[in-house]
Amino acid sequence: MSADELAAATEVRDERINLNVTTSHKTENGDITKVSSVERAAYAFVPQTPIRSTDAHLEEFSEAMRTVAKTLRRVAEGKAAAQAEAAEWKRKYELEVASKERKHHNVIKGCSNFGKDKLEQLTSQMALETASIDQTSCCGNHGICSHQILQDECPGPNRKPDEKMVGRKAPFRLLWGCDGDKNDQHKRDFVSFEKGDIKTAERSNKQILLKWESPPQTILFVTKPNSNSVLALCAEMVRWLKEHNNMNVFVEPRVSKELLTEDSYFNFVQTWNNDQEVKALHTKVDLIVTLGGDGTVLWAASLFKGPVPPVVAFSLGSLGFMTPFPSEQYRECLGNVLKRPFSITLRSRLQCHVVRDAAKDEVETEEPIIVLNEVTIDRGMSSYLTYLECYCDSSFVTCVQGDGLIISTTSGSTAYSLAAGGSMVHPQVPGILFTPICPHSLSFRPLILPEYVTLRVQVPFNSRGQAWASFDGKGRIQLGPGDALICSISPWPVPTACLVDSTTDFLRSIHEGLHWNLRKSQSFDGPSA
Ligand SMILES: NC(=O)c1ccc[n+]([C@@H]2O[C@H](COP(=O)([O-])OP(=O)(O)OC[C@H]3O[C@@H](n4cnc5c(N)ncnc54)[C@H](O)[C@@H]3O)[C@@H](O)[C@H]2O)c1
Ligand SMILES: Nc1ncnc2c1ncn2[C@@H]1O[C@H](COP(=O)(O)OP(=O)(O)OP(=O)(O)O)[C@@H](O)[C@H]1O
Repeated sequence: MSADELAAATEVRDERINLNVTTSHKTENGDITKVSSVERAAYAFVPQTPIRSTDAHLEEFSEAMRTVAKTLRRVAEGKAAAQAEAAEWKRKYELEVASKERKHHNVIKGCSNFGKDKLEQLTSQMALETASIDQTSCCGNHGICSHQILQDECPGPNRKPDEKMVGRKAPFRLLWGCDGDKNDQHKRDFVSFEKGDIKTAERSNKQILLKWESPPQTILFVTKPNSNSVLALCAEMVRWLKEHNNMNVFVEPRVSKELLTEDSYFNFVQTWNNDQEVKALHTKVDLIVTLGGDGTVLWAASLFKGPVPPVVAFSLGSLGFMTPFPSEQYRECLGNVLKRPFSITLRSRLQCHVVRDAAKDEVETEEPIIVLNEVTIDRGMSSYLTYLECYCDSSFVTCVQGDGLIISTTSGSTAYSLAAGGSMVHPQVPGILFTPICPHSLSFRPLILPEYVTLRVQVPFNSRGQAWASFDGKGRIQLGPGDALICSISPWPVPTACLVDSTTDFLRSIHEGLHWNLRKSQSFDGPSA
């Protein structure tokens, strides 16, 4: 076939395609007859194949249209789901705002019984309090905000002025401990932009000090179980705090029973009966005292999913990395903490959510699981390697093939992560440790990621075995293929009181507790001749 004949045939075929498309609507018009003759002429030139391929082309086209329709349907469904989710978040937000407004209104209403003067006084006091948490007048004045939730409840009309109020908390301020007023380095921005040049602020000692603004009144004791010496010390300390400082004391239900069995004197000691009361503890307790080892500090922290009162940890365990206070000197130590400003370490925690494959992207529990040390994802009883896909925000990090993975806080860096080869990190360094457990790879080094990222560890569908997550060494949860664990830093750190300051305590612990880099010094026999 010549080039001209082929062009003519193609033209005829193209026309036929157009007609084929329209014929179903215009079967009776004159054009069809006219085109049929053209078709007849065309059949003389064009072999059957191109026409068949035209049909194939149409099939392809309609297949493509079906795909487009399917995609559009999916997009519409996704949009509807996103709108529903946005509406739900908006509803939650509005409920939150409404509840805050209601609370504010109730405070003013509750106090209106005192008359107009009292109300005005309260309103101006609230204005003052709001001003005091303003960045410039509170934080800017060398402090970290701590006021808002610490205000006393409005006294009821029948309450005697000196009567102890349940739920009253002692307000405190957190101050940078960098030479106090003499030094204003802490006031500067971390990064400045002077004459177009980026400059980081000079670093100085940013030890945080806690200063009570009125004396603390309520102490919670958390004690290591099954130890007579711990129980005896707890009883002695409770007695001392009541008799010398007239403190309110909370203990765990188990300890309350044990103290009452010992002596009915301990009738004044308070405890809780259900989870709701545990949740409200942070509104009543000024200070937590732990008696035990690191496990007891972890246990105390686990009672507080939200804000945590300052923790004073007395050492009654064997290692005591996070328990700097010597229990034999409890009078002196507690006397100082109750009356004077003291250094604290703000220990960040991780909040973890389990997302089941079956539940799509819904988290398993609304409340996160909070850890002070680490969350571990390991192979549990399985004899297969764990196979875990890890993402940091939306970036792929790596696949872990080995015994598992530890996602640790900096406080936990000296615990399990250390045993798996992770670095020891000062607890005030903002970061998240990513430490593999026995990776089957020669090149898998531990990582330290910034504290603002969200990590997602997923068991892929082609994983041979299950994985198990455990939280501060407790509460194992099974993760099947498609399930994921999501971790980020919790907004609620654990403020632990320091014996000296954050750095001195940390170094003392790695020296005395872990015997870090202990080696006999080389002998020196004098300079060689
Ligand atoms: N191979 C290991 O080293 C290993 C294995 C499992 C669990 N752990 C750790 O045990 C912790 C639970 O502690 P526990 O007391 O309930 O269990 P536990 O009684 O088994 O004690 C574990 C040991 O870890 C020490 N420890 C705990 N937290 C520490 C920290 N932040 N820094 C330094 N040492 C610390 C404790 O003093 C104790 O000696 C877990 O969070 C995990 O970090 C370690
Ligand atoms: N108040 C508590 N209620 C229940 N369990 C607790 C409580 N305090 C501690 N535990 C648990 O008791 C165990 C031992 O506690 P802890 O680690 O404090 O003592 P230790 O083992 O003697 O000290 P160290 O960890 O320094 O060796 C831990 O597993 C911890 O989780």
